[in-house]
Amino acid sequence: MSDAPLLRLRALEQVFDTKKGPVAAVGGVDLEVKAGKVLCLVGESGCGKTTTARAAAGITRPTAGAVEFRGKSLTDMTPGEKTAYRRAVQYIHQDPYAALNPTRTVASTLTAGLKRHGLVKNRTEARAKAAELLTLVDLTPPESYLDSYPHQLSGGQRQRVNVARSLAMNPELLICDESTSMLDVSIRVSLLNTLGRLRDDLDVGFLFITHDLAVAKYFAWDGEIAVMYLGKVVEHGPTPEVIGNPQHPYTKALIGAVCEPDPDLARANRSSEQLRSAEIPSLTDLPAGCAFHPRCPAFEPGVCDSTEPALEGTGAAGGRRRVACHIVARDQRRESVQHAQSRDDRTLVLDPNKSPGAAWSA
Ligand SMILES: Nc1ncnc2c1ncn2[C@@H]1O[C@H](COP(=O)(O)OP(=O)(O)OP(=O)(O)O)[C@@H](O)[C@H]1O
Repeated sequence: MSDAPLLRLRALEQVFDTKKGPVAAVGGVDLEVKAGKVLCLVGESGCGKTTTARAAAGITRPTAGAVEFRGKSLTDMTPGEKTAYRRAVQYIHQDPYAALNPTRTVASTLTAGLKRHGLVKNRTEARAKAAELLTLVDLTPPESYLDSYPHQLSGGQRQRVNVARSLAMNPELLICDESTSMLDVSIRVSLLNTLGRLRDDLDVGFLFITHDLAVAKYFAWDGEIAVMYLGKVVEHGPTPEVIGNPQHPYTKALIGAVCEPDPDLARANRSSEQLRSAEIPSLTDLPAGCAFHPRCPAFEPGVCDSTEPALEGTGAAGGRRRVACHIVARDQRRESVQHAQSRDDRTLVLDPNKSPGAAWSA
């Protein structure tokens, strides 16, 4: 079996033609989701999360770059492979009500796909499978829900039905686009717990989109976070590292904006990363150099506004930590030079073949 990741986005670009000019909603994104793992895509509204998710789900065709599933590009798939991909990758929308047909009962919604794909033989089997799916998403006893219509369910219950419908296809990857954001906090946590159980028990991978870092931290603690800003990934790495030791000034600002119950920590977060501007530049008129520079507290003229920083490995977290910032890259280069120099000094002092005097004079 190939060891290719479940999903790979290679230099993904999506440009929309609008009256105001081309909108580069996604400007070259490289990301991977491994089987049974979580990748959380976070960032402010309009940074390109949904556009990335829709391309990953095969709903839209990217302008450039590739979406690969198990090592195969969507554009190279045979019709049969495309059908298998559509079953293996399920997209769960933000709005649980809009995603359900109001004229269908829960049982009918859950069994439509099963019947279409010939996965059940008859009505009895379909209903039993629907009940099983409802149990998987904690809608129990299932008999209480099978004959309900969407308007008879709460927002949280509707979203669970959406998740159950996607599970009917035995997916390998769930793409959740702000799937919990319209729910009340307690219901959101409960649904996140259910999704976490599916991840652990069924080995389902997740591309999890959220603007809420607290949700990302909760759901993707064992996974990875990619922070997007104006169509690009600016920081990426294991969740505990990104949250606990953010490197990019934008990530620091996002973390500083999360409600912190400890007043001292909250003050420290606020004072350390004051943005120079609250205004997000337009995608039709992106600033030169680093797109974050007009807002960045670490901005340096002539450095940040000249060339675009690449998303570079920092060497941390076994090479899985990447940051796109000139200042971070420069500081790291300086640090490694200092580190190498202090190592040389130690070698000089401790060289067993030289007397201390010879070593010092070397
Ligand atoms: N079909 C489209 N035509 C033109 N512009 C679009 C289209 N779809 C998205 N955009 C623009 O692309 C940018 C990224 O949108 P996208 O919905 O991907 O962002 P997002 O991070 O998911 O934000 P939100 O959380 O608000 O949905 C936005 O500026 C949006 O206005």
